[in-house]
Amino acid sequence: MDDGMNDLAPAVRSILEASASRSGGDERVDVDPRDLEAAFTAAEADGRTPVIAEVKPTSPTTDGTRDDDPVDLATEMVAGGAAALSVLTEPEHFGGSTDTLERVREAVDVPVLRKDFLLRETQLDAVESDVVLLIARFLGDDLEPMLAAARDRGFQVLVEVHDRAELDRALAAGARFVGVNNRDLAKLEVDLGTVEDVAPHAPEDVTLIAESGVTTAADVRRMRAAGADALLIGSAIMDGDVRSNVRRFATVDADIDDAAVDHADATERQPSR
Ligand SMILES: O=C(O)c1ccccc1NCC(=O)[C@H](O)[C@H](O)COP(=O)(O)O
Repeated sequence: MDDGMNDLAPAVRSILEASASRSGGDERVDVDPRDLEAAFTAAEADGRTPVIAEVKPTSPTTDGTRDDDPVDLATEMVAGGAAALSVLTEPEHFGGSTDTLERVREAVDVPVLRKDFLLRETQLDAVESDVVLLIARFLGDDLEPMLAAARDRGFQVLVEVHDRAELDRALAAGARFVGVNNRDLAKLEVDLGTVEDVAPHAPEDVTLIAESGVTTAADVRRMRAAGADALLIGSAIMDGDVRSNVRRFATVDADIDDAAVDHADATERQPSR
């Protein structure tokens, strides 16, 4: 972990302490991944906004726990039009497990992201998934070797950032999928302006995913107009009927063209370097 850990919200410190003490897998995994970019392209071709729907039973900022079978939730999310799924594997604070991820991945045919707070290479071996999340803030100088270690195992990697400096580190490490998290992990406050601030600095050839805090169709349009290629949505999908919630978010694209034109000057992504 890097030195900026002192300003973190207590819940996030607790998540990281738990992760630091969690063991990894016994054997190195070798993943044959489902193509995340192709899943986004297929969704777009089908007129759907690319949505990564998150199976998130609970979290430090959620009241209560959703006890439905995660496999049922996952299949409903795909039926609603999710291009991909995210499954929490963090057990203590999010009610996730590697077993849940395995069962979900077996039950669906879309790419599945492993959502966790990985700090060490062996933790990559705890379970196979199509994509793993690496959080730039928590990995510090270990980001680049962790990204290489994940790719060596066959994973696609989503590198999560929250500001311009982290974006630059992610790009320097070679990230091709970048998630801009609207949730500030120091204060656990959500501000959709984060994607609007960071996205214009991402090269066009990077696939940009807006993470956290999306609750309405207007939020989806706002994130798309800011330059997000896809959205990762958890709480707002888990609250109620997950199939219709995903459908609501995945079918707003028909209306975004006007908004995109309005915001084009302010949000133009950079040509590839
Ligand atoms: O969601 C939380 O409460 C949380 C607390 C502390 C660290 C991370 C947290 N969330 C991780 C995530 O990245 C979100 O689950 C994901 O982006 C979806 O966010 P949302 O749509 O706002 O549920």
